[in-house]
Order: sequence, then structure tokens, then C-alpha cells
Amino acid sequence: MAIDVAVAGASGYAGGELLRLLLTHPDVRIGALTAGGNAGSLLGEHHPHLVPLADRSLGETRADVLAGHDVVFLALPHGHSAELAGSLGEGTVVIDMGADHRLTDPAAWQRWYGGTHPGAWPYGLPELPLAGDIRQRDRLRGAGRVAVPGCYPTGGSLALAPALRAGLVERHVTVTSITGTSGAGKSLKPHLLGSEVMGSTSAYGVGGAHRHTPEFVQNLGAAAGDAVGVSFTPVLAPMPRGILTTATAPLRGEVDAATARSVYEDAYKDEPFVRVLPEGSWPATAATLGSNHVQLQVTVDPDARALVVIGAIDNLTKGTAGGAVQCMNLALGLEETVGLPVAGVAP
Ligand SMILES: NC(=O)C1=CN([C@@H]2O[C@H](COP(=O)(O)OP(=O)(O)OC[C@H]3O[C@@H](n4cnc5c(N)ncnc54)[C@H](OP(=O)(O)O)[C@@H]3O)[C@@H](O)[C@H]2O)C=CC1
Ligand SMILES: CC(=O)N[C@@H](CCC(=O)OP(=O)(O)O)C(=O)O
Repeated sequence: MAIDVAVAGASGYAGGELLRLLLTHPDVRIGALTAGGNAGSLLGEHHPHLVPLADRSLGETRADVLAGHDVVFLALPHGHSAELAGSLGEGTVVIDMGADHRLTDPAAWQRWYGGTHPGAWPYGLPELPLAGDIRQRDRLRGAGRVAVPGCYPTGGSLALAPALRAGLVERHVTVTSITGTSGAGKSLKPHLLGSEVMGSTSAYGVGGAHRHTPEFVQNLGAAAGDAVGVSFTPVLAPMPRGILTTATAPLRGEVDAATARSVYEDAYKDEPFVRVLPEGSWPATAATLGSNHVQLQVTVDPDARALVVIGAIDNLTKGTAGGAVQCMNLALGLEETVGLPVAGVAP
């Protein structure tokens, strides 16, 4: 039986990547596609690569247009999902790719986003290892609402959670993530003009100022079973997609590289979308483009007494649309991997 799916924000980068994946999902029938100001235009004007959907018209993003589908994906800017989801019955699975329902702590929401906390939904990072030897996946099976993570906390949380859960490192960690420009969406932003981005790499949100910091704190605290301090720095690089994360943390006691590797290999041995690379290989964004994989490598820096983890993802695939489809599969009781790309596009 086909699953009827609607996508709000279909003209955007996240919506476009989502549709690329849904087109080859064997159980999905693509229903309503909506946008904001671009409602009334054809999808092909925004995503010429999505040829089978090129002639589909974009509707207005309203609850009555999205209603009547089995699953509604919201690929909209923050602040739109609570009202829309409230108007969609409980019989509709809602998968939100924005930030509105990711944070469980109302005070954190107020500080980082402002306004009334729209409430937390099950957090859509199935592989996240949690204290007590459970996975976040257990909270996603059969869920009616899912909050898909931000692109940085996807790879960054998986890079540090096993070490924190196993007590290999102190509970204060440093995460630096280099991202491609598509992470910012397609709307016009002066600092993302070609002449500003080409030939330069620059940090932003420095000094704990990026709104993904509380998401890291939430995820890593859940892995460690105690509060974790996170210093996160995002870096913009002149590439369209991909995120390369370097995560470091002070070692607790004597830990060698082999021990660290075995903790990571064990944590992810059954995960279809997390690959701990062979010793001596280092993740690169190019190896993850278009794929739903997270690629990781871990070692220790013995002189600095630090754990060092490198992680690569495609921000649009595993970092949003792939993660969203994976969550839909879990919510509906389908095979978790169905319709998801396991190979990237290279060179
Ligand atoms: N890009 C990424 O790597 C990631 C994005 N996300 C999240 O996914 C969501 C979408 O991001 P992204 O695709 O990058 O953003 P884009 O700016 O590329 O797309 C935004 C989409 O939302 C629509 N939209 C904008 N304003 C409104 C409105 N007022 N009412 C209805 N629809 C509206 C746009 O339509 P129109 O074309 O008409 O303006 C467009 O379809 C965001 O919440 C983002 O934070 C999460 C993880 C990673
Ligand atoms: C390059 C760039 O600008 N990236 C975005 C993160 C995109 C993301 O994950 O978004 P949400 O949390 O908004 O869903 C940023 O730093 O704001």
C-alpha cells in the first residue's frame, strides 16, 4: 500500500533533497508540494534535477493543502511548524526538518530562539547512543511527530557520544565543523554571495554563539548521563555541500588509540549508516555526498592527552533529508534503510 506524502518547503534545498530521495522510495506516493512566495510556480523552476516532478505545481503552505496525507514533511524556516502540525490530525505523521521541536528545555528554547517553547518531539537521530545502553531509535518507532536534528549536531553528536557514554573523556568537549554553503538555505544572504564565499573560509557564531550549541549539549548530555559542556565553532567553506567535523575532548585516565577505536567500532557495529573507517583512513566530505552515511575516524593525541574524532556527512542528505526519511521509516514501521542512498557521488 502506498504512503501518501506531502512536502512543505519543496522549493528549498532541504525540500529538494527530500524529494530526490522520495522519488526512489518504493513505498511512497508524492502528493502535495508547497512553498512560500514561490507558490504557483513549477517545481522544475527550482529543482531542474528532479525531472519526474518538473511539471508539478507548488501549492500554498496551508494545513488544508497538507491534510489528508499519511506523512507531512515540513522543510520550512523555523517558527512555522507548531501551528501547521496542530492543524494536522494525529493520524498524520509530521516530520519537522526545522528547529521548532528539537529542544526539550523551555529555558534553552527561550534563550536561543525566543518566544514560547513550541514543545519537544522525539529527536530524529536514530543512531545516537544514550546512557543506559539504549539508542534514540527506540523513541522513534511508531512516533507521530519527529524533530529532525540540525545539520551540525547530526555528525558532531555521533562523533562524541560513544566516548562520553563510555566515560573515555571528560565532560567538556570542543567541536569545530566546516560546512558547505547549502546549509544556509537558498534565500538571499549577503555573506553568502559568491564574491564573499569564493576563495575564503571563515568562522561564524564563535564563542558559543551558534544556536546548535544547546542541541549538542542536549544530545551529548543524554549520551553521558550527565551535563556536558560544549564549545562549538562553525566554519563556512567555499563548497556547496558537506560538513567535516573535528571533535576533541580531554582523555580521562590512560586511553590508547586502539581502545578508543574499539569503543567506536562496538558502538556503531550494527548501524547501517555510520561507518568507522579502517585505521589510517580519514573522513572526507567528498566520500559522503548524496549518501546517507556518516563516516568517522577516531584516535588519541597522546601528548595533548586528547581524544580526536573526525566525522563527515552530507548536510542535505544525512544532515537533513536522509535523516528525515530514516525517521519516517521508523515512525511507520518500515525497514529503516528503505529508500535511502548507501553510496555517494564521486569525484
Ligand atoms: N540546508 C540544510 O543543510 C539544512 C536545513 N535544515 C532546516 O530545513 C528547513 C529548510 O531549510 P532550507 O531548505 O535549507 O531552506 P530554503 O531557504 O532553501 O527553503 C525554505 C523553504 O521554505 C519555504 N518558505 C519560506 N518562507 C515561508 C513561509 N513564510 N511560508 C511557507 N513557506 C515558506 C520556501 O519557499 P519559497 O521558495 O517560496 O520561498 C522554501 O521552499 C529549515 O528549517 C532549515 O533550518 C536542517 C538541516 C540542514
Ligand atoms: C551554513 C549555515 O548557515 N548553516 C546553518 C545551519 C543549518 C541547519 O542545520 O539548520 P537549522 O538548525 O536551522 O535547521 C546555520 O549556521 O545557521
